Amino acid sequence: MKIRFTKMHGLGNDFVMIDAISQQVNITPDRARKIADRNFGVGCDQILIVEAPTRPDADFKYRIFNADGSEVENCGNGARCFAVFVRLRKLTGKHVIRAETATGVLILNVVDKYNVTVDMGVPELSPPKIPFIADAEASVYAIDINENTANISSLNIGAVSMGNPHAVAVVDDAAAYPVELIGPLIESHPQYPNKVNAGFMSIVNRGEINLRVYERGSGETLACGTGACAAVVAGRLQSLLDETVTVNLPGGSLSITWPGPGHSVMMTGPTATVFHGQVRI
Ligand SMILES: N[C@H](CCC[C@H](N)C(=O)O)C(=O)O
Repeated sequence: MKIRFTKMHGLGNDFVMIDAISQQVNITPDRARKIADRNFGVGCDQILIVEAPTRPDADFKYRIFNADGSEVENCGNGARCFAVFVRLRKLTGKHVIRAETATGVLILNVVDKYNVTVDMGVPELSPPKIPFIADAEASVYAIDINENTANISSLNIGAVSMGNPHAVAVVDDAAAYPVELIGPLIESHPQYPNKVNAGFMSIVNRGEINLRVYERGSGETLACGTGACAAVVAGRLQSLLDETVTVNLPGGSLSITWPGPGHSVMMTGPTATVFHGQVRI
Protein backbone atom coordinates (compact mmCIF):
# COMPACT_ATOMS: atom_id res chain seq x y z
CA MET A 1 0.00 0.00 0.00
CA LYS A 2 1.43 3.44 -0.99
CA ILE A 3 0.19 6.40 1.05
CA ARG A 4 0.75 10.16 0.74
CA PHE A 5 2.08 11.98 3.81
CA THR A 6 3.41 15.36 4.91
CA LYS A 7 6.44 15.67 7.19
CA MET A 8 5.97 18.42 9.80
CA HIS A 9 7.38 19.39 13.17
CA GLY A 10 6.63 21.50 16.21
CA LEU A 11 9.96 22.78 17.59
CA GLY A 12 11.74 19.72 16.20
CA ASN A 13 9.24 17.19 17.62
CA ASP A 14 8.62 15.65 14.23
CA PHE A 15 5.61 14.00 12.69
CA VAL A 16 4.42 12.06 9.67
CA MET A 17 0.96 13.49 8.98
CA ILE A 18 -1.47 11.22 7.12
CA ASP A 19 -4.84 12.26 5.69
CA ALA A 20 -6.98 9.13 6.06
CA ILE A 21 -10.06 10.96 4.76
CA SER A 22 -8.88 11.52 1.18
CA GLN A 23 -7.08 8.18 1.00
CA GLN A 24 -7.72 4.67 2.32
CA VAL A 25 -5.26 4.03 5.17
CA ASN A 26 -5.19 1.06 7.53
CA ILE A 27 -2.56 1.99 10.12
CA THR A 28 -1.36 -0.71 12.52
CA PRO A 29 1.26 -0.57 15.28
CA ASP A 30 3.65 -2.49 13.03
CA ARG A 31 3.10 -0.10 10.10
CA ALA A 32 3.51 2.88 12.46
CA ARG A 33 6.86 1.50 13.64
CA LYS A 34 8.03 1.03 10.04
CA ILE A 35 7.05 4.59 9.05
CA ALA A 36 8.71 6.07 12.15
CA ASP A 37 11.98 4.15 11.65
CA ARG A 38 14.71 6.74 10.92
CA ASN A 39 16.81 4.27 8.90
CA PHE A 40 14.31 2.03 7.13
CA GLY A 41 11.28 4.34 7.02
CA VAL A 42 10.44 8.04 6.82
CA GLY A 43 11.53 8.72 10.41
CA CYS A 44 9.55 10.66 13.06
CA ASP A 45 8.65 10.85 16.75
CA GLN A 46 4.94 10.30 16.09
CA ILE A 47 2.55 9.45 13.25
CA LEU A 48 -0.62 11.57 13.22
CA ILE A 49 -3.71 10.33 11.40
CA VAL A 50 -6.63 12.54 10.29
CA GLU A 51 -9.96 10.70 10.17
CA ALA A 52 -13.60 11.69 9.97
CA PRO A 53 -15.03 12.48 13.43
CA THR A 54 -17.16 10.01 15.37
CA ARG A 55 -18.80 12.70 17.55
CA PRO A 56 -20.97 15.68 16.49
CA ASP A 57 -18.91 18.29 18.36
CA ALA A 58 -15.72 17.58 16.40
CA ASP A 59 -14.56 18.45 12.86
CA PHE A 60 -11.99 15.65 12.63
CA LYS A 61 -10.72 12.65 14.57
CA TYR A 62 -7.04 12.86 15.54
CA ARG A 63 -5.12 9.60 16.15
CA ILE A 64 -1.55 9.50 17.44
CA PHE A 65 1.01 6.67 17.23
CA ASN A 66 4.40 6.84 18.94
CA ALA A 67 7.55 5.66 17.16
CA ASP A 68 7.27 2.31 19.03
CA GLY A 69 3.84 1.76 17.46
CA SER A 70 1.81 2.48 20.62
CA GLU A 71 -1.40 4.46 20.04
CA VAL A 72 -1.77 7.24 22.62
CA GLU A 73 -4.28 9.77 23.86
CA ASN A 74 -2.78 13.18 23.03
CA CYS A 75 0.09 15.08 21.42
CA GLY A 76 0.39 18.84 21.93
CA ASN A 77 2.96 19.74 19.26
CA GLY A 78 1.11 17.41 16.93
CA ALA A 79 -2.19 19.20 17.58
CA ARG A 80 -0.72 22.46 16.27
CA CYS A 81 0.62 20.70 13.16
CA PHE A 82 -2.76 18.95 12.76
CA ALA A 83 -4.55 22.32 12.51
CA VAL A 84 -2.17 23.57 9.80
CA PHE A 85 -2.24 20.21 7.99
CA VAL A 86 -6.03 19.91 7.61
CA ARG A 87 -6.09 23.42 6.10
CA LEU A 88 -3.10 22.61 3.87
CA ARG A 89 -4.98 19.53 2.63
CA LYS A 90 -8.03 21.72 2.04
CA LEU A 91 -10.10 19.49 4.33
CA THR A 92 -11.38 22.69 5.98
CA GLY A 93 -11.11 26.45 5.66
CA LYS A 94 -11.85 27.04 9.34
CA HIS A 95 -9.46 28.87 11.68
CA VAL A 96 -10.96 27.28 14.78
CA ILE A 97 -10.86 23.49 14.43
CA ARG A 98 -12.21 20.86 16.84
CA ALA A 99 -10.06 17.73 16.97
CA GLU A 100 -11.53 14.60 18.58
CA THR A 101 -8.91 12.65 20.54
CA ALA A 102 -9.19 9.44 22.54
CA THR A 103 -10.01 11.46 25.66
CA GLY A 104 -11.96 14.51 24.46
CA VAL A 105 -12.00 17.36 21.94
CA LEU A 106 -9.12 19.81 21.50
CA ILE A 107 -9.94 23.33 20.25
CA LEU A 108 -7.24 24.43 17.79
CA ASN A 109 -7.05 28.13 16.91
CA VAL A 110 -4.94 28.93 13.85
CA VAL A 111 -3.39 32.29 14.74
CA ASP A 112 -1.47 32.79 11.47
CA LYS A 113 0.24 30.71 8.77
CA TYR A 114 2.54 28.96 11.23
CA ASN A 115 1.34 29.61 14.80
CA VAL A 116 -1.51 27.86 16.60
CA THR A 117 -3.08 28.21 20.05
CA VAL A 118 -4.54 25.00 21.49
CA ASP A 119 -7.00 24.67 24.36
CA MET A 120 -5.43 21.51 25.80
CA GLY A 121 -8.30 20.91 28.19
CA VAL A 122 -8.38 20.65 31.98
CA PRO A 123 -5.45 18.66 33.45
CA GLU A 124 -6.37 15.51 35.35
CA LEU A 125 -4.76 15.30 38.79
CA SER A 126 -6.61 12.38 40.39
CA PRO A 127 -4.12 9.46 40.55
CA PRO A 128 -6.53 6.71 39.35
CA LYS A 129 -7.41 8.81 36.27
CA ILE A 130 -3.81 9.64 35.31
CA PRO A 131 -3.25 6.64 35.94
CA PHE A 132 -0.69 6.79 38.73
CA ILE A 133 -0.62 4.49 41.76
CA ALA A 134 -0.63 6.61 44.95
CA ASP A 135 -2.44 6.54 48.31
CA ALA A 136 -3.89 10.04 47.83
CA GLU A 137 -3.72 13.05 45.46
CA ALA A 138 -0.80 15.40 46.22
CA SER A 139 1.19 18.17 44.53
CA VAL A 140 4.42 16.18 44.91
CA TYR A 141 5.08 12.42 45.18
CA ALA A 142 8.36 10.67 46.11
CA ILE A 143 9.05 7.69 43.83
CA ASP A 144 11.90 5.16 44.13
CA ILE A 145 14.35 5.20 41.20
CA ASN A 146 17.45 3.21 42.34
CA GLU A 147 19.79 4.35 39.57
CA ASN A 148 23.41 3.51 40.55
CA THR A 149 25.44 5.39 37.90
CA ALA A 150 23.91 8.78 38.69
CA ASN A 151 23.58 7.72 42.35
CA ILE A 152 19.86 8.63 42.50
CA SER A 153 17.63 6.53 44.76
CA SER A 154 14.38 8.49 44.70
CA LEU A 155 12.83 11.49 42.94
CA ASN A 156 10.09 13.99 43.78
CA ILE A 157 7.62 14.29 40.90
CA GLY A 158 4.35 15.96 40.00
CA ALA A 159 1.83 13.54 38.41
CA VAL A 160 -0.46 15.06 35.74
CA SER A 161 -2.54 13.80 32.82
CA MET A 162 -3.06 15.98 29.73
CA GLY A 163 -5.04 13.10 28.28
CA ASN A 164 -1.69 11.30 28.34
CA PRO A 165 0.26 10.60 31.55
CA HIS A 166 3.19 12.75 32.74
CA ALA A 167 5.68 12.69 35.60
CA VAL A 168 7.53 16.00 36.10
CA ALA A 169 10.61 16.48 38.31
CA VAL A 170 12.10 19.85 39.31
CA VAL A 171 15.90 19.65 38.90
CA ASP A 172 18.69 22.21 39.33
CA ASP A 173 19.80 22.24 35.68
CA ALA A 174 17.70 20.45 33.04
CA ALA A 175 20.45 20.77 30.43
CA ALA A 176 22.96 18.90 32.62
CA TYR A 177 20.54 16.32 34.05
CA PRO A 178 21.15 12.61 33.12
CA VAL A 179 17.83 12.35 31.24
CA GLU A 180 19.11 9.41 29.17
CA LEU A 181 19.65 7.43 32.42
CA ILE A 182 16.65 8.49 34.48
CA GLY A 183 14.08 8.97 31.69
CA PRO A 184 13.70 5.27 30.81
CA LEU A 185 13.43 4.31 34.50
CA ILE A 186 10.51 6.72 34.98
CA GLU A 187 8.91 5.83 31.61
CA SER A 188 8.38 2.24 32.78
CA HIS A 189 8.00 2.94 36.51
CA PRO A 190 5.63 0.41 38.18
CA GLN A 191 3.51 3.23 39.67
CA TYR A 192 2.50 4.21 36.10
CA PRO A 193 0.55 1.17 34.80
CA ASN A 194 0.24 2.69 31.27
CA LYS A 195 3.88 3.93 31.32
CA VAL A 196 4.56 7.69 31.34
CA ASN A 197 6.25 10.71 29.74
CA ALA A 198 9.05 11.94 32.02
CA GLY A 199 9.72 15.70 32.22
CA PHE A 200 12.72 17.38 33.89
CA MET A 201 12.34 21.11 34.48
CA SER A 202 14.59 23.77 35.98
CA ILE A 203 13.08 27.06 37.11
CA VAL A 204 14.57 30.20 35.48
CA ASN A 205 12.04 32.45 37.21
CA ARG A 206 8.28 32.39 37.98
CA GLY A 207 7.54 33.07 34.30
CA GLU A 208 10.15 30.85 32.60
CA ILE A 209 11.41 27.26 32.82
CA ASN A 210 13.82 25.03 30.93
CA LEU A 211 12.39 21.59 30.17
CA ARG A 212 13.55 18.28 28.70
CA VAL A 213 11.15 15.38 28.15
CA TYR A 214 11.87 11.68 27.78
CA GLU A 215 8.70 10.69 25.94
CA ARG A 216 6.80 7.44 26.42
CA GLY A 217 7.29 5.36 23.29
CA SER A 218 9.70 7.76 21.54
CA GLY A 219 12.59 8.61 23.88
CA GLU A 220 13.91 12.14 24.46
CA THR A 221 12.42 14.53 21.91
CA LEU A 222 13.40 18.10 21.04
CA ALA A 223 10.06 19.27 22.37
CA CYS A 224 6.89 17.90 23.97
CA GLY A 225 3.70 19.99 23.99
CA THR A 226 1.73 17.98 26.54
CA GLY A 227 4.96 17.78 28.57
CA ALA A 228 5.22 21.58 28.60
CA CYS A 229 1.61 21.82 29.78
CA ALA A 230 2.18 19.18 32.49
CA ALA A 231 5.34 20.94 33.69
CA VAL A 232 3.54 24.27 34.15
CA VAL A 233 0.67 22.54 35.97
CA ALA A 234 3.08 20.67 38.27
CA GLY A 235 5.11 23.85 38.89
CA ARG A 236 2.00 25.90 39.71
CA LEU A 237 0.68 23.24 42.07
CA GLN A 238 4.00 23.58 43.93
CA SER A 239 3.59 27.40 43.94
CA LEU A 240 6.78 27.80 41.87
CA LEU A 241 5.30 29.43 38.74
CA ASP A 242 2.93 32.23 37.70
CA GLU A 243 -0.10 31.80 35.39
CA THR A 244 1.75 32.31 32.07
CA VAL A 245 5.09 30.60 31.56
CA THR A 246 7.62 30.52 28.71
CA VAL A 247 8.76 26.89 28.42
CA ASN A 248 12.21 26.59 26.81
CA LEU A 249 12.70 23.15 25.25
CA PRO A 250 15.79 22.00 23.31
CA GLY A 251 13.92 22.67 20.03
CA GLY A 252 12.48 26.06 20.99
CA SER A 253 9.95 27.76 23.27
CA LEU A 254 6.22 27.45 23.92
CA SER A 255 3.92 29.82 25.82
CA ILE A 256 1.73 28.00 28.35
CA THR A 257 -1.05 29.56 30.44
CA TRP A 258 -2.91 27.81 33.27
CA PRO A 259 -5.15 29.85 35.64
CA GLY A 260 -5.40 26.89 38.05
CA PRO A 261 -7.40 23.74 38.92
CA GLY A 262 -10.61 23.32 36.91
CA HIS A 263 -9.31 25.53 34.09
CA SER A 264 -7.93 24.57 30.67
CA VAL A 265 -4.25 24.77 29.85
CA MET A 266 -3.63 27.00 26.82
CA MET A 267 -0.58 26.34 24.63
CA THR A 268 0.70 28.62 21.84
CA GLY A 269 3.54 27.73 19.53
CA PRO A 270 4.82 27.34 15.97
CA THR A 271 4.60 24.63 13.31
CA ALA A 272 6.73 23.85 10.27
CA THR A 273 6.01 21.91 7.07
CA VAL A 274 9.15 20.18 5.79
CA PHE A 275 8.18 18.07 2.75
CA HIS A 276 5.44 16.00 1.11
CA GLY A 277 5.98 12.41 0.08
CA GLN A 278 4.68 8.92 -0.51
CA VAL A 279 5.62 5.85 1.50
CA ARG A 280 4.95 2.17 0.84
CA ILE A 281 3.68 0.36 3.95
N1 LIG B 1 4.85 10.35 23.74
C1 LIG B 1 3.51 10.85 24.12
C2 LIG B 1 2.72 11.25 22.87
C3 LIG B 1 3.33 12.45 22.14
C4 LIG B 1 3.40 13.67 23.02
C5 LIG B 1 4.29 14.81 22.54
N2 LIG B 1 4.97 14.61 21.30
C6 LIG B 1 3.56 16.14 22.59
O1 LIG B 1 3.89 17.05 21.82
O2 LIG B 1 2.66 16.27 23.47
C7 LIG B 1 2.77 9.76 24.90
O3 LIG B 1 3.11 8.58 24.74
O4 LIG B 1 1.84 10.13 25.65
